[in-house]
Amino acid sequence: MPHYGDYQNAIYGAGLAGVVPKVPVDFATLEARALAALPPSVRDYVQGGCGDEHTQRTNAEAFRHWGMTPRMMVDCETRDLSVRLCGLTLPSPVFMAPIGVTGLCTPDGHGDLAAARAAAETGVPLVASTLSNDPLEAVAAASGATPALFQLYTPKDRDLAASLVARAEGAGYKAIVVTLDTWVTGWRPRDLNTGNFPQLRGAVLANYFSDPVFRAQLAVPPEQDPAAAIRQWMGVFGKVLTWDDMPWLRALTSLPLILKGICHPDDARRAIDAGADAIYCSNHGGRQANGGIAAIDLLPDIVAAAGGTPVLFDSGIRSGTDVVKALALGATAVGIGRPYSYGLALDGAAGCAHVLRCILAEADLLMAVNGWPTIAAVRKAGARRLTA
Ligand SMILES: Cc1cc2nc3c(=O)[nH]c(=O)nc-3n(C[C@H](O)[C@H](O)[C@H](O)COP(=O)(O)O)c2cc1C
Ligand SMILES: O=C(O)C(=O)c1ccccc1
Repeated sequence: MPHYGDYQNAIYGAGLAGVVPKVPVDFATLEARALAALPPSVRDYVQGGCGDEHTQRTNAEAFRHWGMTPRMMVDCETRDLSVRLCGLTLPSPVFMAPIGVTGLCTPDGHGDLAAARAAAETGVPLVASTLSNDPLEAVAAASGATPALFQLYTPKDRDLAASLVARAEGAGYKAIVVTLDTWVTGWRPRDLNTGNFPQLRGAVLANYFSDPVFRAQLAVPPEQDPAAAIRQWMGVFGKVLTWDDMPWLRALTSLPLILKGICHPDDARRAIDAGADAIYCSNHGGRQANGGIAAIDLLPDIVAAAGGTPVLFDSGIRSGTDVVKALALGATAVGIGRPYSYGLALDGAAGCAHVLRCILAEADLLMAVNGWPTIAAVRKAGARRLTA
């Protein structure tokens, strides 16, 4: 069983030898350093959100109105952070949320491979984005023994969707995560004001560019005319999914199907009735709809509606403490988003692994101090809503 809290000792030990961490251990310092290191257009793309970014800010701030109470005299010398999810036994409840064009975060353009290497090193699964800069087969291979999940942005073209899913199955992904909230991008003033669309301009959308169905739609291969390939991609991206598409989606794969972007309990119930194996409660980190409710405040009702079906959660997780709070409120597994891309920006795969290890160490130590030796104990203890 991994002892995640030992990472603290490793950092102290290095400190005694005069070595300070290359990448900060807390989110505020990490973000400030990463933003200073990234090119401005990439900074706005990664850090930015929708409208005046109120939903994005409240996602993180809302964790503060949930509180947890420690219990004493419990043997917590060893902790078991493992969870079961869709037939997998994971060493911890933490995973990396899908981040498109992650290659922008590393100077070599292969941020997806770097994130996958961090997954291999830490055992933290990567949910690989459809819009990766590296082909999904290479991302799966770089994940090593750590299971990888594939996030599907459903293209309008059903054959293309089927091809992407078949490739993901062939590459050994363990589940398909269908993102429901981004068939069109939300109103993102930072990108609009600067005319910066690093995610589109010159991007290598490796999964499309390497796909036989997509390539057959092009007059010349993407290698010869990447701009034309991007134009074609913009034309096929973003199928508007409705509940009528669920039988088709369900029939696309025999892998577990997870629906990402569920915010309403009725949608959670409907997804489960329609055959989803798990629900993924997320508001896309406030990048899609502004004027919403902090995702962590939506979670308890989603968990209640899911009635025992696993609930993945992301949006606003900045620390190990946030991870534990989300588990206490009923999440089965908790997704890290922006923080790991900042780790990639500062030190590639090693920086990403460091960010994940810090989050896991903080979560593990909090469980130790609070008297919760297992995730089941965290859930049983719960968190209390404080008055605002
Ligand atoms: C730069 C960036 C790109 C993203 N790309 C994707 C994507 O390709 N697919 C997807 O389902 N979600 C995508 N997301 C949303 C994340 O999976 C996750 O829901 C979000 O980052 C959670 O918010 P947080 O990072 O503030 O915690 C992206 C988020 C960011 C920050
Ligand atoms: O930016 C995002 O959040 C996202 O999901 C996306 C959408 C289109 C292209 C790249 C990323």
